[in-house]
Amino acid sequence: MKEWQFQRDAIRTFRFVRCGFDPANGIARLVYAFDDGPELVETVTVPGAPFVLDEARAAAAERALRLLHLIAGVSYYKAAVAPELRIDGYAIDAATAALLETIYRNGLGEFAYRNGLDLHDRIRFPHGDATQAPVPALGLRAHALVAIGGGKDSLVSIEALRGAGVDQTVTWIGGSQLIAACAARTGLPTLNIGRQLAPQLFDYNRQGAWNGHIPVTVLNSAIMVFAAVLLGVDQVVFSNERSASYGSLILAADGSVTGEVNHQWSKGWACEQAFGEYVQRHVAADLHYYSLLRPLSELAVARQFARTDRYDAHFSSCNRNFHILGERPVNRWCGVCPKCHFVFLALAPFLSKPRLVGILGRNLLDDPAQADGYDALLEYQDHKPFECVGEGRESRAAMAALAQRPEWREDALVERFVREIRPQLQAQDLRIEPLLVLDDQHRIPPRLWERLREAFAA
Ligand SMILES: CC(=O)N[C@H]1[C@@H](OP(=O)(O)OP(=O)(O)OC[C@H]2O[C@@H](n3ccc(=O)[nH]c3=O)[C@H](O)[C@@H]2O)O[C@H](CO)[C@@H](O)[C@@H]1O[C@H](C)C(=O)N[C@@H](C)C(=O)N[C@@H](CCC(=O)O)C(=O)O
Ligand SMILES: Nc1ncnc2c1ncn2[C@@H]1O[C@H](COP(=O)(O)OP(=O)(O)OP(=O)(O)O)[C@@H](O)[C@H]1O
Repeated sequence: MKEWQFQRDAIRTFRFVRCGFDPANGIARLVYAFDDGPELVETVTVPGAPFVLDEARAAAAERALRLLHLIAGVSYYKAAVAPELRIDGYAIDAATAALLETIYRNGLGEFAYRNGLDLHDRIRFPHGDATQAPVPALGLRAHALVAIGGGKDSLVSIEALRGAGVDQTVTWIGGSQLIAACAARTGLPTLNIGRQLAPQLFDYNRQGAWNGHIPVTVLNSAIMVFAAVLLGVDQVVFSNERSASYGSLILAADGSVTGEVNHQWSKGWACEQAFGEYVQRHVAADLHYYSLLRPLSELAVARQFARTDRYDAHFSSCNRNFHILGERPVNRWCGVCPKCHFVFLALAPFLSKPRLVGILGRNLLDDPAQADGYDALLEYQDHKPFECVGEGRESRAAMAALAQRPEWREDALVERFVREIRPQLQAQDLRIEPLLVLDDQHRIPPRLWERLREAFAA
């Protein structure tokens, strides 16, 4: 028989073949296929096996596993954007289909924009007519699995939870040594969940698969929800800030806005709300998924981060550290990507200059070669980069604050801002203080928020 070949444009169907979990070794297998091609098997390994689950928890684990199977399929679906989606092993209801359509359509927004694809009417999850009744509570114990990503945001959450006396396990997915070092530095219990993508994906990429960004935060969230059920804990905490809800405005040649594309859609409020509500209604009624930093802007997070130097020699927000394949920056910060640019700028108003330059190893604001990168952050002659960076108004306000500081104002890019960009802006739009005000749109448990609000406001 002729061997199956990946031919992107000839593929008709993307199949969710089956998923399974072995409680004896903690390995979940998520299986997919294109048409009648080979099975693509992704594995997720949760430490702590063997897992002994009572009937109610085993049923919840199966529901969480299916949710993960359906969400993690996005990595493979994108390779061919097949016209038809098929779920072979089980049926889903309309609420599940609606959640998945939201996640796939929005979470692949940047992917679609960059590849010139219109996925809106293409992504339809087949579902039955029956509506699932809300699921019961499992009697989960009060404990938080807190996601750690190696950058400043999750470290702010971890320290805030520590201050509020919340029991937590610092949890990450994948084999990053940088994240492992940050996690160790917290001195808290840790959990490292293994994840292996199906190896064929990399072959398909070489054979012309569609490629681009996927909604990785909601995928990591689904992995952690699954782990929380296995471990019997009642909270999954992420550190997605308010600014993540705002995308990049796409401009036409005449400068008019033609649309918005959010690289970090799955870090945004709409995704947190939809996913968190679904988990409570369809996985376990007492499992709370929330972002502790939702009320904060990036600048407010930066201000909190500045309060301790405990992680200065360990953390990095530079995403170039996190490639599965390929090179990583030698000293944790590449110094030339949008995240390095933004984090340097966002921390500058709140950290001493020697401390900040010591962390990144150089002064990015005194390097004229970085002007284009900073222009994009400022939304000056360009759109905000497709990266996890703050809003344009935050970058402009941070730059304006530095322009007032003797230690910064003569640096090349601050001086250029004063000369070339600031004259085109309104002074009242350049104040930092309004951007530090806490928002009240979040899913943080009310009693915890009462304890944290004051610390975050100061
Ligand atoms: C590290 C990174 O930024 N990767 C993005 C990059 O991928 P690249 O090819 O340069 O390297 P790899 O990450 O090693 O990926 C290899 C291929 O595998 C695909 N893939 C990877 C993980 C996965 O879960 N599913 C996959 O299909 C990937 O597409 C590659 O073909 O560029 C890609 C295309 O734009 C991005 O998709 C890669 O982003 C990773 C999925 C990733 O983990 N990125 C995070 C560092 C990230 O962007 N985090 C955001 C959160 C945004 C969100 O939730 O949407 C953040 O920093 O806040
Ligand atoms: N490998 C991972 N495993 C688990 N959670 C992760 C992983 N990578 C990122 N996250 C989580 O995803 C969310 C978004 O990641 P993001 O990179 O914005 O945060 P960060 O690394 O804490 O800070 P920074 O924005 O400075 O990079 C955070 O809650 C982070 O903890």
